[in-house]
Amino acid sequence: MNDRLPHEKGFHVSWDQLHRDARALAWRLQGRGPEDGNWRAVVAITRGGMAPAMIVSRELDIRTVDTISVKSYHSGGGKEDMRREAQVIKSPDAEMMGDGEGILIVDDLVDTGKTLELVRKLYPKAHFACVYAKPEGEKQTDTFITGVSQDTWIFFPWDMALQYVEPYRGRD
Ligand SMILES: O=P(O)(O)OC[C@H]1O[C@H](OP(=O)(O)OP(=O)(O)O)[C@H](O)[C@@H]1O
Ligand SMILES: Nc1nc2[nH]cnc2c(=O)[nH]1
Ligand SMILES: [Mg+2]
Repeated sequence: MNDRLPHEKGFHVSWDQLHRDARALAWRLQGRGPEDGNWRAVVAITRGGMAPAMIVSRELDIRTVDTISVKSYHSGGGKEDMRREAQVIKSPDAEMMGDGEGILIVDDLVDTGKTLELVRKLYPKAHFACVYAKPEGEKQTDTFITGVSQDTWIFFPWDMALQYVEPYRGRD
């Protein structure tokens, strides 16, 4: 949702950039799992974590991939005390997950950290990996690739389209 304004800056991520950054994440995670360096499974936090999780699981040759779906919503009365809450609406396989040991949980980004905070409570021993991280939520991740300032909104390739842009001299 783009309603957590103000976001003074925009960081526009192309497919190519996302692919490079998700590969960098895989590189960083390689050999760091608890069982001889291996991870048991990759779990994507849907929906944004799915593309990065696909790339990470491909690079690390992990065939067991599951998802957890977290829905965020606003609660509270007036605009001032609006709080962002998160709720799990689809869980991964409970037997496979256990307490999260050996599981790599992947998301595209961490912002306030609410999403990861919730998932971490459920799987405290899992490893939490994000491609992008803002300062407020950074402590919720174990590994991330690129830090982005809190007042920046990250635009992902699945939310964008190529479009015509007026030449500089054509604008008023
Ligand atoms: O750190 P937080 O403040 O919790 O924000 C981070 C979460 O917000 C976005 O997902 P969103 O809930 O918008 O859903 P989506 O992945 O389906 O787009 C993003 O993909 C992260 O999962
Ligand atoms: N696309 C996108 N989703 C978010 N959810 C929380 N923060 C962000 C952000 O910066 N970009
Ligand atoms: Mg998400």
